[in-house]
Amino acid sequence: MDAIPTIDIAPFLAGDPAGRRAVATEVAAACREVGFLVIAGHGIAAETLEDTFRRSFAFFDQPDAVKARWSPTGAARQRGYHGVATRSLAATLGQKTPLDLRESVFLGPVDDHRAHYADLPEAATAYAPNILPDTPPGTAQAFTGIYREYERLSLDLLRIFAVALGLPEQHFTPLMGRHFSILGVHHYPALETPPEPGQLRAGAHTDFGAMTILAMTEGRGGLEARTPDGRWLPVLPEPGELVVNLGDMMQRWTNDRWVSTLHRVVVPEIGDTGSRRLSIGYFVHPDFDAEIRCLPGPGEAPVYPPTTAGAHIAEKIARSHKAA
Ligand SMILES: O=C(O)CCC(=O)C(=O)O
Ligand SMILES: [Fe+2]
Repeated sequence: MDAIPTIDIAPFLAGDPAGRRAVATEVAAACREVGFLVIAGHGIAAETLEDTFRRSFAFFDQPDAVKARWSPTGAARQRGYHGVATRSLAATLGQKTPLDLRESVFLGPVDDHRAHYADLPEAATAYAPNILPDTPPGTAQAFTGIYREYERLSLDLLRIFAVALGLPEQHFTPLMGRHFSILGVHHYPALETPPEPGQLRAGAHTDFGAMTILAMTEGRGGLEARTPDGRWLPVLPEPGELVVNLGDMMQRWTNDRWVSTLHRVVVPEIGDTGSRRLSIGYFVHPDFDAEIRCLPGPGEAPVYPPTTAGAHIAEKIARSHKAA
């Protein structure tokens, strides 16, 4: 693996049979070998991404006291605003590292599924109400708008994944009606003072869910993915393109046929004013009670027992707390 492949998925979305086969074949190879791909032709307008970046910068440019108004107070942590150096992604893998040099806003599902899961107390934080920042005005709309765009794209990508795995195209679709996917809007400010030893913008980690969709601006000090032979490869989408990477849930689901790859966001030079950066990620988590049963390849035995999307994510979060 020497580069992250770029795949235009438009021929699949257009429905032409030869195009569909070609896209599914390329996606299958990338998911097996790299676990990371860059996609074009995904149907989210470049102007929409640009507008969301502009509004995100405007949100993070506000004084800390204003942003702190949108901090979570309840049990659900993946909601609202979190300041710079308050969390560590590497802690999710048991690493004791300094806190990540980024600030974030998290959104959960825009649709309200609380009534459906009323009898399942362990689902409560997954479906907790959102904290939608609305300073400057229009921020909430921009964040829910991009959530909806990603939501549509994630369903399209799961159809491509199903075909790539040799399954019926709609295999994953019925498991997504009450998904609890998380949007993370992350701002990586330029560095003014030296980081602590080992401190990164985002420590090395794998993502938890089925897949992650990422939009990013072009600041220096960016995303890197680790190759099987231990090198760190920069992930550099062109403007308008998106990055897609697999999470641990998809590796488990595919019986380890597809890989959830370690990645990190490195620190730029101190004082490099061109290093301010945004990324907007969407972490795909199917319905809380969706069964995640291994899909072994021909002749393979299942490596893991069946679980549910909710139990899988809860276990990952519990492990990250044990490590912290
Ligand atoms: O900012 C990025 O490019 C990636 C961030 C990331 O890997 C994450 O939030 O899980
Ligand atoms: Fe990640």
